[in-house]
Amino acid sequence: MSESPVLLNKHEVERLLTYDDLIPRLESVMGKFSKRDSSEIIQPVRSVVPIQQHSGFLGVMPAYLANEGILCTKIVTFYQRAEGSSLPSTQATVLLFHPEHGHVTAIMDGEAITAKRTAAVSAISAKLFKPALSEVLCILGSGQQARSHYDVFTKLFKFKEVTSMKTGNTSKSFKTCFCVCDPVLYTLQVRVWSRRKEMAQRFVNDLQDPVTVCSSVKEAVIGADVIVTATGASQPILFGEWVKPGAHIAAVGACRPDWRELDDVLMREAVVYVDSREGATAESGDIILSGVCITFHQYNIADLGHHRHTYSTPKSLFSQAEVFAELGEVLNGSFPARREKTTVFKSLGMGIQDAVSAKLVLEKWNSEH
Ligand SMILES: NC(=O)C1=CN([C@@H]2O[C@H](COP(=O)(O)OP(=O)(O)OC[C@H]3O[C@@H](n4cnc5c(N)ncnc54)[C@H](O)[C@@H]3O)[C@@H](O)[C@H]2O)C=CC1
Ligand SMILES: O=C(O)C1=NCCCC1
Repeated sequence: MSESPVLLNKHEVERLLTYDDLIPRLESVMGKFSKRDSSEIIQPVRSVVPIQQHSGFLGVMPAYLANEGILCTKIVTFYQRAEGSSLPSTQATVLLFHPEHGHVTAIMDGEAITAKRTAAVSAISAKLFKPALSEVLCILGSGQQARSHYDVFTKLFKFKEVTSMKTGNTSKSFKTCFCVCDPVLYTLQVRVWSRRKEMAQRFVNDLQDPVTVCSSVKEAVIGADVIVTATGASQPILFGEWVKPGAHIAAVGACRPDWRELDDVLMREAVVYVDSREGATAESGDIILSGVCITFHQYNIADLGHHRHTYSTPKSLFSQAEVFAELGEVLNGSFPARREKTTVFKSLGMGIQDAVSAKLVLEKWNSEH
């Protein structure tokens, strides 16, 4: 007879799951996933059921990590909520199973896991792809993901340490310059934009550190080194023409094939990384729709002195934005991190991320009981 499953609520999961524990586990599992060894990791693309009458979706995200003995599924619902709704737009439950016997060992809140593991993965992307000197972080959105991204990004990248080189006297005998090195600490500047300014203001009021509330996306992103897009938008809100060359964008929203946060220019000019190629191909409107830009050149045959019909010939046909690599392919050394370029990390979320997070939570809980 199997024991009753451990039940953990949001408060407990939040307390037990730390970014310090989570980040190395996520790096390791994403690197392994990208090797596509099905004897080690199985994670199908999530199944999604649309709940059309209520502008919502139900997703099921199973994963099996054979070597780590983790069998898990997350069940998640996500809704397009009216601004200011008191209901969370993303809600989830995570189930851990005994891989050998098949019974459920733990049932835990998945909201905290979703918030923290998504932000942690974006932070890993920023570690790899953000410009070496990154001073300005911009967050678009003011919901759950915006908050978890703020927490982990300011924790990891709060200060950048640069060594300033002061030229000293030239020594005549050696004919060389010597330099005095001063460590200089810069504070990361953070900007936030939300559809309604009072929502951004409310977000900022909860924080300890000063954060600038911006009135428009353009104002928020111009000059930013790192941009997080964490909105429920279904049309592009971030335009390539505003983005500083070399900036890194962690794009977290737009998880449906017909939703977008980023425009064609940005998608085509940036080097695009994803969490999973299969997931991106099936679910990312930012990728799928980036190629559907056809301009027609019209001419009237009457101009040629015959019938009055309008004919069209395609003038420009763009192909879809290309996925350069998975984050895991960079982590496992198969692909380079092209830090010198403008980079987009398109995140959709993966069952393996939930699985290692849930296992960490259960391990911590077991160590306390
Ligand atoms: N990549 C991943 O692994 C995950 C992605 N998500 C996605 O991230 C996004 C944010 O999720 P949460 O923070 O949980 O949601 P939330 O509801 O807490 O916050 C959503 C934010 O988006 C803004 N927003 C909504 N519609 C908008 C529009 N049309 N234009 C501009 N802003 C708009 C809201 O004002 C709010 O600030 C959602 O799209 C969600 O589906 C959520 C979980 C995991
Ligand atoms: O990975 C997840 O969990 C989610 N991804 C996109 C939509 C909401 C949940």
